Amino acid sequence: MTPPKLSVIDFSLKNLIPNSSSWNTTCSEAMHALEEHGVFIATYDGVSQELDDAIFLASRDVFDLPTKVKVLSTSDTPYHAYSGKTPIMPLYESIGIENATTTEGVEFFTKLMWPSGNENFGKSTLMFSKAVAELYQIVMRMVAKSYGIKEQCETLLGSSVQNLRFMKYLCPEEDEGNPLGMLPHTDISFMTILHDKQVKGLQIKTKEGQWIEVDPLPSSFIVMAGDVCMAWSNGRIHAPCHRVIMQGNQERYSLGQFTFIRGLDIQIPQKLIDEDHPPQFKDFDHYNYNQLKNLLTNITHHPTNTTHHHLHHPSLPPTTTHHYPPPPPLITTTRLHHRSLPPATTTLTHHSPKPPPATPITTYHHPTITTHLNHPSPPPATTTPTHHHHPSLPPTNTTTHHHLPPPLTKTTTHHYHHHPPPATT
Ligand SMILES: O=C(O)CCC(=O)C(=O)O
Ligand SMILES: [Fe+2]
Repeated sequence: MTPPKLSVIDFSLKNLIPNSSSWNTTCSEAMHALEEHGVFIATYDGVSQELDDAIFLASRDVFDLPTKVKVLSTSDTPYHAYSGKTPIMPLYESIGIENATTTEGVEFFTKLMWPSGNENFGKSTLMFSKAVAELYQIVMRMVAKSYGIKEQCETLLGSSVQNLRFMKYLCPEEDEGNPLGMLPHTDISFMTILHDKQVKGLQIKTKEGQWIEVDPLPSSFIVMAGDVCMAWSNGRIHAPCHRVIMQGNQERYSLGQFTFIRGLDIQIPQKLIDEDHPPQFKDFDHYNYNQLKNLLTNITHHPTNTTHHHLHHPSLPPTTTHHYPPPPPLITTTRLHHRSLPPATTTLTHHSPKPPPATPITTYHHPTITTHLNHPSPPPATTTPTHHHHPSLPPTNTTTHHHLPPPLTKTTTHHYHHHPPPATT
């Protein structure tokens, strides 16, 4: 089966006058891509070549700092701190700026890294982050138009916080050669926009389980829905699993702008709920670590994820289960198929504590998360997942990855039911 190509959609600003015919065409292409693949490539001219060069210089500048400086970038928010190389992902390193579209956010980070200042770094990151946020807003206004939920989208936009993350991947050692840059995962963001310095590596998994290699094009920005967007859209928008496999002998620099929703509960718009689309997710707070942990604990396995037509790189473990962010200690290996969930009022029985024998769970912890595993008051694990460290990953029999699950209200150890739809006022 030839894997499909990702849609490349023209987001040149001149074509995007709201409600013009080119805006409408772009809108339907983008929506189709988000619903089918959860991702598309936007060719976007909001970042000039000069700014593009400057932002990758800024990236080099920050990675060239001594580790003892980079580790100063800590965060109270899970998944936001500096992440150095780990045994699981030895090629990968990343560091991020919270609230990167604000002068305060950028200044705070810049001063932390360069107490005596770094004007160029500050200028280019702020400009880049704002330009990428504009692309996010354009996309969200298309989502708004398409679903008829303008007001809800504007509220979301008002509560959107942009975290800009610099990422660097080393080349694998010549002989040892494990090319794994980043484990397969879905993003915990609302939306992610990725941009790389035209070195291949990113791969996206289709709903059918095929891996698509993303060809880096100049001016291309990969717009990808995160788990939280999938939940918010009541499952209409797909959050794709993706990974990074290093090829060739060039280091890879990429940038990810991760949108989080702050100060507003994530709530499915009423328009996206009807008889045929009962609510699959209850309201939750994107920044509430415990709520997120619960969501991740009640893991959903998308039916397509349990089929295994993955084109694995030979040196990758053939079969694994990943969480990004890594889950809290699993209570059980709950297996609920969110697409086929019965209406919200129905009580579901999950298969735990007797999971199907053919799907053993192996959990990896993404490096950005390891710093957060000691987050205060993690719930005690009743069943601890098995953690394996590359390069000694044992083979397992299945490949499964986890999406943000339908936030089901746990009623008893073995029964879940959906939270009722939010009351209309
Ligand atoms: O480097 C990339 O292209 C992808 C990074 C990514 O998926 C992530 O940070 O969540
Ligand atoms: Fe990602």
